[in-house]
Amino acid sequence: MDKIFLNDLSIDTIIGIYDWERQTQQTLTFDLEMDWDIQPAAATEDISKTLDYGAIAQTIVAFVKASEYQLIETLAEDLSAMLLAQYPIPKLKLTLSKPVALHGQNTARIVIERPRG
Ligand SMILES: Nc1nc2c(c(=O)[nH]1)N=C([C@H](O)[C@@H](O)CO)CN2
Repeated sequence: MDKIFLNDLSIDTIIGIYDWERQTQQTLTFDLEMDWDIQPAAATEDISKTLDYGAIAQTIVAFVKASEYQLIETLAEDLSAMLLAQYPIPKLKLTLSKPVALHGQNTARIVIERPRG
């Protein structure tokens, strides 16, 4: 199966379990990998025959900016479900990265793969 990627999408939002995190936006970064057969679009140059990564990016930005989750797990799960509901993506892999200060500057990251239905 071919893949369409949307990488390094950074979005400021409220996220986290601590009091200070409920007051201050943090920057999350998203990487999305979507299964898709690109041949019909490649043969016709018809955007309607493919996944419009620009439209998908706008959908992700709007969803994440409006969200106020505590756990990155919940955000990743709900975001994946919303994308599968709005777009005919057969299967997606979502990577969500959050900067954290544990021992110096670190990055917490989760990766989920979800098929349609
Ligand atoms: N598995 C998780 N562990 C933690 C989370 C999380 O969302 N999932 N969140 C926090 C805090 O919000 C932390 O990111 C603050 O820096 C701690 N552990």
